[in-house]
Amino acid sequence: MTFKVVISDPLSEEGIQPLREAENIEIDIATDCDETQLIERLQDADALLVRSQTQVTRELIDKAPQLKVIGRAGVGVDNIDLDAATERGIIVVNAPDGNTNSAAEHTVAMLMSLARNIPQAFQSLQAGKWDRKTYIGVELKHKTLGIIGLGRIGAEVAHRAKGQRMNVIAYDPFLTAETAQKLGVEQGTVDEVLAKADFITIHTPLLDSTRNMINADAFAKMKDGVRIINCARGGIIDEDALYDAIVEGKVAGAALDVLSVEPFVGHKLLDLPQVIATPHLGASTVEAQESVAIDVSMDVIKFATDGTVRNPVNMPSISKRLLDKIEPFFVLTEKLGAFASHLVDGAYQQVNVTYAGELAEVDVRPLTRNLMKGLLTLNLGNHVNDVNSRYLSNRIGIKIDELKTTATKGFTNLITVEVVTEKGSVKVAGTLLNGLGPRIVKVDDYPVDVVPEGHLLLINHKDQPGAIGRVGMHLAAENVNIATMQVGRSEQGGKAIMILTVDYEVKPEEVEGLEKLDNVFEVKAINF
Ligand SMILES: NC(=O)C1=CN([C@@H]2O[C@H](COP(=O)(O)OP(=O)(O)OC[C@H]3O[C@@H](n4cnc5c(N)ncnc54)[C@H](O)[C@@H]3O)[C@@H](O)[C@H]2O)C=CC1
Ligand SMILES: O=C(O)C(=O)COP(=O)(O)O
Repeated sequence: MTFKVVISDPLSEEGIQPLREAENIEIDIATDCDETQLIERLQDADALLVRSQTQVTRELIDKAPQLKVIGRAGVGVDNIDLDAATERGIIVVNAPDGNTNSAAEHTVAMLMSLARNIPQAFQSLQAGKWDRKTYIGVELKHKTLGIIGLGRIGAEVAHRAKGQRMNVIAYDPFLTAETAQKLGVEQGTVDEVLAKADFITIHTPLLDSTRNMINADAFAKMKDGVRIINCARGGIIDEDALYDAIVEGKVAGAALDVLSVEPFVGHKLLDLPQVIATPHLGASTVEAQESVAIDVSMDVIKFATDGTVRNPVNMPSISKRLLDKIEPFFVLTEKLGAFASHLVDGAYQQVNVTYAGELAEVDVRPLTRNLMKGLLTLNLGNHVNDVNSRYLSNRIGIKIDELKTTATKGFTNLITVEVVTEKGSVKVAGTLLNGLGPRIVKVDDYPVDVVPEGHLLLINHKDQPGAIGRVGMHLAAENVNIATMQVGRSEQGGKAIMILTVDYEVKPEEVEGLEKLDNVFEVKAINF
């Protein structure tokens, strides 16, 4: 089957070459489409690749029925409705590293242009003036650069500012004293950065917590004559407040690559002589564009090939080291979840997953997401996947607990899922046998040894002579062939369990027939 990739923003031709060369991938370049035309092109699309222009709204996502992956050839994903994508189980990937250098270099270019009024001076020259007075600048040497957001780009800007012999003070909630020391920057609070800096540059994502963070209050805390650079996202600076601060003389100048609404032609800030601006060019270099397009293309190919990605945005990424350890268990967790889903009655309230043995040492969250996928699919259908299983669980109100223990009860690894519903609870344990694959080894208190494959019948009955025979006779009469059979009991003459593997899916009426047999309490048909 062909995997269709729609590209709705201009991507580097060299960068998408891997997609062009990949087998079974078809590319549809839809860069000149309006929203209605794009929706049409998305009808049979498996993937959508964008930069910052295309607004990937909930509506667009809802109207793309086959969409499985959205690739952002760049960093910021504020143009993508991540909640809508997650709810649909669509994985969003980005290219976080490919444009770091270009964005940092652009920031430095803006910093220097701002300090020396280069764009304004050139404009005046073009207007036929030789004006050497108006455009007197300021030096960077020994000035303080305040950096808000010391992630990938912020850190690169810090390195370059040190090269200009600037002092750097930075605030980032994740900045440790050790990293600050390594980078040679002073660590400060936001207020300290605002108060000490001669130049302030922003490098945070646009989030609810950063929207308008540079507002009138923040300007009031800054030095008189401060200069501001924003090559991150429009919306982080309150544009009206910036306008006022410039007009009032508080802010000496601003260099903006981004504004809250783009394209921003005709914006009132552009009328101010203290403002210089570029049309969102931070990542626009040949090198960055090739790099980010290659990164998302490779992730789309990986997704189309094995369903995994390297740079997920709407679920935690898994390091290669972790993946090597947990990958073999995915087949077990999904089957454990599916197995348990057939046994429980009533609405799920709580799911406790216990990881024992070698798994107690690692991050098991990806396994739990996968187990929840198995558990929810029976009732929610196969749109449940590892991306949305946590979201769907939260929405339903299922509380999930992960526990770890070194007590393995003789297994090298053991995963036990307990599902608590309003009507009771069920517990299923499974292990991965080296070379033999997954096994269910316990159902409630009954030790069993079941390969979770094909068609299973799980029969709760009373441990009485004849019960097994009656089940066998009944199935024979219905022409259902038994391939394997397991029997477990808690005590002699007490409650017992039979797990049969049969050759074909058992029909509901056949299940009902079995339930009418003497000493048979409950029968569940499980199909893998
Ligand atoms: N103008 C352009 O063309 C480009 C813009 N960008 C934008 O630059 C920004 C930074 O990108 P990266 O450095 O790659 O991201 P990053 O994720 O490496 O760094 C962002 C940093 O901001 C910090 N942060 C979050 N909230 C904060 C807050 N309230 N105060 C201070 N720090 C906070 C985070 O802890 C993180 O360290 C993003 O908004 C991205 O979209 C990125 C590339 C090109
Ligand atoms: O990567 C980012 O966050 C950017 O802002 C770059 O945007 P662009 O891909 O150039 O539209």
